[in-house]
Amino acid sequence: MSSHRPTLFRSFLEYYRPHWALFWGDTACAIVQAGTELAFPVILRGLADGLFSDGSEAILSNLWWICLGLVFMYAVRYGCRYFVSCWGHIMGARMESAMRRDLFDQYERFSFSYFDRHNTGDLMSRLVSDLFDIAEAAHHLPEAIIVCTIEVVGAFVVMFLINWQLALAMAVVTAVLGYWCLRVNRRMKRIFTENRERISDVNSQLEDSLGGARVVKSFANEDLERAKFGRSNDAYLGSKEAMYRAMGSYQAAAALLTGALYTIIIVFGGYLVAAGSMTVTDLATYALYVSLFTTPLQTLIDFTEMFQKARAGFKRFDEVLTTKPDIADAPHAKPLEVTRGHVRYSDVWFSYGDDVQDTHKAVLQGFDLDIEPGRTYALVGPSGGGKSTTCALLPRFYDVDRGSVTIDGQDVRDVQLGSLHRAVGLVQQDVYLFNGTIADNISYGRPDATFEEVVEAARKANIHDFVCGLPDGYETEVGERGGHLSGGQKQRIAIARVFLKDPQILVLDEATSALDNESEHAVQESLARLAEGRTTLVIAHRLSTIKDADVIVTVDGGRVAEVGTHDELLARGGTYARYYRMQFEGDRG
Ligand SMILES: Nc1ncnc2c1ncn2[C@@H]1O[C@H](COP(=O)(O)OP(=O)(O)OP(=O)(O)O)[C@@H](O)[C@H]1O
Repeated sequence: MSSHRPTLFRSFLEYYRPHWALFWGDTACAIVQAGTELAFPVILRGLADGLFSDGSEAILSNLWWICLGLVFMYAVRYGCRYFVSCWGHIMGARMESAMRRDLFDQYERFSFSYFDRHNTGDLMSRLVSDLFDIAEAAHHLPEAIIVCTIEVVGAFVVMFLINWQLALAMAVVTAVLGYWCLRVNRRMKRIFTENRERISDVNSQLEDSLGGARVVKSFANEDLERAKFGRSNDAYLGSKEAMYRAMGSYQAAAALLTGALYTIIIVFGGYLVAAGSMTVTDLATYALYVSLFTTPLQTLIDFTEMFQKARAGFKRFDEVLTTKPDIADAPHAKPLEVTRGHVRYSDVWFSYGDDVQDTHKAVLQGFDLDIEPGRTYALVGPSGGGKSTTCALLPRFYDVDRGSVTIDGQDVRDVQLGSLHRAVGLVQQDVYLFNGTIADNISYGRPDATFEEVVEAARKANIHDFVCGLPDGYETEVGERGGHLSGGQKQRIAIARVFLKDPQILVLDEATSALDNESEHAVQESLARLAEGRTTLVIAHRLSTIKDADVIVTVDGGRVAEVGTHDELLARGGTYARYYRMQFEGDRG
């Protein structure tokens, strides 16, 4: 824990680097401001002393100078105040924005397995609410520490010079309460971290309940969701209450400090004046300095809360940033060069999660397959047999545990990920459309495509006529996740996207499974056109859709069980033949 702290602090400091001019400008202005605050009671004291010793004439003759001095001091203070509150805040906001950008960049670097392990709500929480307090802390903390320290030390020195006995008594009380504050502060650190985790749970729960609203409604499970949300909301409330209890003790201690210091001034100071070891003017000046002493002290105490909140958020931010992406370009990775589109799985072993050592639990157990260029290979077999996993290893969404996957002789782990992803096109059962228009969604396949190219891709995907029939045509909004469109329409937009991307290798993972017969026919036609001339891997449960594939591969228990054409496999009378007969009879029945 303690070894982590300097790293956390150093990585926080790194964000000041691009703003050093603003940082020092802000700090300098804050120091000047503090200096003018400190000088004010001294000026008043000088005036009062002058008034009592030299009489009002001396004051009147210097009034212009006094007035000019005060105006100058206030003008400087105004300028500094403006700089601190405007540019200081802007610097904080820029740092927060840079952190948010870095976090998002890091999310984009992570592989599928990271997202398998982390909840979207938690990731969003780190991106949005965790960084919320950072901007304020980044701007105010250094300034507060420098200025308040100057003010507290400065005020104490002046008080010490006026009367050292009184100053010493105050120092003892401050030290005792300061120690107590430090102890509460340690408790606050834990409470604020806990608070961040609870709000993240609320976000995760919200993401689940709202994202799955259709499922919730269809199962009439609103009460269940309410109860689940209620639990995380109550836990959050509990952590907030604990936070306010700690903050309450903290604030009360600060108020107690101020009260204790004033009591000392009145009682002990009154005694010293009565005893003749202090003048009334000194006591009055002293009283002014006490507020100069306690106000920054109170500010430092308030900022400790702010620091702990920001620290809790930054710690969670830093946790993500220091996580190494498990799938990244190898140091000397070269761009993938697809010459023919020859794909080869050689003795591939693969497990999700931490089961790598346990080969019996492996999802793929020595999967071996040679996929000839330009041909269509269909993977069939029992559910959970490892078909989708096989396909996910090709674009390196996960890395194999043993063996290799190669494209034209190049191991997918040795090539640049960007080039690999450009070469492999994917159409899945769950189509994800982004908020925006149909044109936006198609051109997602190649953002620099012209409108004519988008239309051409839509034509090939059998969706152009449908789009033209819409009042806004290609400018029609698809709604959240394509909610305004049918399953078949969404699927054809996804296919148009891949047409535009024009990859040499294609993976169709149950692309038509969720469609009715009529939509399936239209989608099937466009898929067949898409597959022309490309090496294609198809997964389909309805065997009628793949019986014309060049090669059919039966996958069972993470291994290749049979390989052949539809007729060959039927004639062999094995797993495929049994499957086919079952479906054929099921369809007739
Ligand atoms: N992201 C994941 N994390 C952990 N385990 C997974 C993950 N995805 C799949 N699995 C497991 O891996 C095994 C193979 O799953 P896979 O989806 O590859 O099979 P499949 O043959 O495509 O099945 P289906 O035909 O039902 O889609 C299953 O036991 C499944 O539970």
